[in-house]
Amino acid sequence: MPALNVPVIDLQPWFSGTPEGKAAVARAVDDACRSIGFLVITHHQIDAALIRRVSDASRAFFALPLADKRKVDRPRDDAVRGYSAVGEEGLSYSLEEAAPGDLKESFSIGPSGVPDDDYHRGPAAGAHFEPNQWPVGVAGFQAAYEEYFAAMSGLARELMCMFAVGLQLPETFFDDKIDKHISMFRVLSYPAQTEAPLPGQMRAGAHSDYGSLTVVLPDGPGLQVFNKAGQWVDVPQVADSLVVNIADLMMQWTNDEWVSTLHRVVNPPFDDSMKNTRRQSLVFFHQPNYDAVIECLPSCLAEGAVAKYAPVTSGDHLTAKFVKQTTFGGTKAAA
Ligand SMILES: O=C(O)CCC(=O)C(=O)O
Ligand SMILES: [Fe+2]
Repeated sequence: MPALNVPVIDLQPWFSGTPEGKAAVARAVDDACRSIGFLVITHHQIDAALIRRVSDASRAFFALPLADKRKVDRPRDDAVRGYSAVGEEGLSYSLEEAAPGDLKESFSIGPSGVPDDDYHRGPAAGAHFEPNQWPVGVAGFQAAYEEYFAAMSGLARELMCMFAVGLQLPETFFDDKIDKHISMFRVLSYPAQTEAPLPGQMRAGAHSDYGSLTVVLPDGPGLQVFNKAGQWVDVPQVADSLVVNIADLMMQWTNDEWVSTLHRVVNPPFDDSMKNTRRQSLVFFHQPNYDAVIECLPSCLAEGAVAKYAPVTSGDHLTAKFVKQTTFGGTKAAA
């Protein structure tokens, strides 16, 4: 019977470094990725002061007048850099369902400080290393965002090492596929709701994420996961934890052995002013190097089984998701 709730996994034994401790964490992570595709991690080693700085800078940014936020509006559909206003995105568009726009606004960045070489600036790089946009007038914003992006890159690398061990691969198997990753860091602001949502409208509609893994830091309730029994279950709220989920590319890499699970962010109760409050989440979408080839991992092909997917690069996989979303949704693409 697969797990029907999101497990909480303490990463301390992994970081302590004993072979038994690391193996036990990798087993628990593998189990979670197979059964529900989500896990809550504790002792993740992300500095609490850094989390506070990013959270505070984000609160200050989203409190600016709309006209100021619009000065760093996302430039184009294929360049996820900058601000996106309430209702401009509907995550469920990626599932080919028409639904009203999500009740959230966001600010996104990609990698910064990358070398000025052909790999990063040449035609093959497309928009993956497009420069970031930075708001003016919010003290410490850029530094906090860049440091958090770097911290998340380090954590994602550790998680990919746990994934490798859990999948019976050498611990460093993924290293050369993620050393120039094209991840995105996005802060989401879900305003307190002053009008009742439209039918079917949510803070974030049901969707799965695109890349290898996502690390989420929510500041309140609302995130729900669709489990294998067909129930929506709340992600547990645990102090000083982070939520990790695997995403579509990882599911494809494992030949569907691991699951990229539908999730959503539900509305607060409209008529309870104590609970109808603003919500903010820090979300890091990890995506391997644009030229990393995603083809069925050797340990995921059982004797006599066939790979379900043709090999594809990480960059093409991501671009295909954006195309699908903009074509169907007729809106700015989302995560
Ligand atoms: O805000 C959250 O808790 C999750 C948001 C999410 O799932 C996404 O942006 O992909
Ligand atoms: Fe998501």
